[in-house]
Amino acid sequence: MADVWQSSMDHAVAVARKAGEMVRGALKDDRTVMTKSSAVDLVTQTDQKVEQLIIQSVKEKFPTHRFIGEESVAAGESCNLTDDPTWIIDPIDGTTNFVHAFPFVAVSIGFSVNKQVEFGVVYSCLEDKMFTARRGRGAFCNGEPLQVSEQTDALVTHLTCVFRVRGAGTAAINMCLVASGCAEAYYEIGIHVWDVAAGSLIVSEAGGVLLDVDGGDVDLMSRRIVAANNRTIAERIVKEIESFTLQRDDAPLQS
Ligand SMILES: O=P(O)(O)O[C@H]1[C@H](O)[C@@H](O)[C@H](O)[C@@H](O)[C@@H]1O
Ligand SMILES: [Mg+2]
Repeated sequence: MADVWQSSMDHAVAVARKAGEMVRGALKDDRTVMTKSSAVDLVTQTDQKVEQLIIQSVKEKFPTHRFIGEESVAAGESCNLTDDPTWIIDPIDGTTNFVHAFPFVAVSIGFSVNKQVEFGVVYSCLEDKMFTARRGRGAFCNGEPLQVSEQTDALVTHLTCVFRVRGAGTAAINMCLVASGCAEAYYEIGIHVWDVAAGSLIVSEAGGVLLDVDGGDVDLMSRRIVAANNRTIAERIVKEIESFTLQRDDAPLQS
């Protein structure tokens, strides 16, 4: 990656930390659910405030950059990735955790150019862990290099009856667990681009493998992903799970 994106990445780390402070503060006194479109799809005022904080602060510094943010898309903005520099933001990944004070909540910021993720930042707010990756330059947690595990006996961070299962309740942290070598794999159908844009780069830069649930190349707009420490485990998951297709994140808006 050309060094030209370093200042954007530094800004992403700084604003993710600030956003994390806001999330930690709100955990004490502002976890009220505003809308609930399903049992798991919750929105709080804090989701919206944190997204605004991030977008405003990035706009001031990088006025030409574009945004795809979970709450902005929920409010009707389009979710199309162009070749322009684009910040892909999940202000609170793990909103259900946040509402229950279950202590795994992340701010996730991916940054893409020419439809390729150039850097990813996941701040696990309560653990105070800042996960970062730049394309071609490795993945880190609080500055320490990350490496996926060499285990062949898989611990998986999502539902399956074949593997041992753990789940943090946030896609971003689940992926950082794979990148950190604490779990061998994560898969999910139903996530959105803002859940996985940053985490996917963190996994691949830590030496992991990303696949679509049908075994092809991962497509961040397709709402499905397998992330694993190696190809053998990724392909085993592909074989074991029953895949299905959901409406893509970049599907044309219904009029
Ligand atoms: O908390 P969110 O940003 O809504 O993301 C959730 C996602 O909605 C849910 O489908 C997944 O199971 C979680 O892992 C996400 O992180
Ligand atoms: Mg999310």
